[in-house]
Amino acid sequence: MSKAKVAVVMGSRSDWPTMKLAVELIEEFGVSVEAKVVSAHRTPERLCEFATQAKDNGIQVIIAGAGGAAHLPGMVASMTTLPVVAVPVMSKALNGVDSLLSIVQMPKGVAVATQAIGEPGAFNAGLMAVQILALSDPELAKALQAWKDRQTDSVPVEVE
Ligand SMILES: Nc1c(C(=O)O)ncn1[C@@H]1O[C@H](COP(=O)(O)O)[C@@H](O)[C@H]1O
Repeated sequence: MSKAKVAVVMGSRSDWPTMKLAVELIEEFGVSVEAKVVSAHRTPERLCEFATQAKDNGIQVIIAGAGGAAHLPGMVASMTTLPVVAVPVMSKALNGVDSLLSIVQMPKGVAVATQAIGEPGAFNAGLMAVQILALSDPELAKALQAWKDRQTDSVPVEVE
């Protein structure tokens, strides 16, 4: 596989069952993607290294997923000009509302594109990354349009 264009980072291995939906969607479009655990809380130096070097390493879009006190997406965004798409991972105690609120309320000047809580959010984060890349890749744009057309065709009109 060629050098990754999309990086998917997550606060813990326990986020992988959710975050793998983003990776699978991106791979479906033949886009190279890398996934790893990076935590603002538990591995702050790994976070700094990743976020400050991502652009030089050829990454074009970052997807960051975390649960609970989910500071990872915002901290990544604070250290790069790359677009950061965020996934609030479902938490046990507060059903992901904690993750959502701690990701979405960014201070003015540091932008994070927050998706829905849990698996739909992870899937859509992958889709958003492909949409961003498709802006400068006509072949990918064509594949994306075909994917959307197939989705539209698969929705039945009948209720039963
Ligand atoms: N929110 C963060 C960060 C962070 O934001 O840096 N690092 C880990 N975590 C989250 O802690 C939750 C529980 O992690 P464990 O399952 O490892 O205890 C995970 O959802 C992870 O994203």
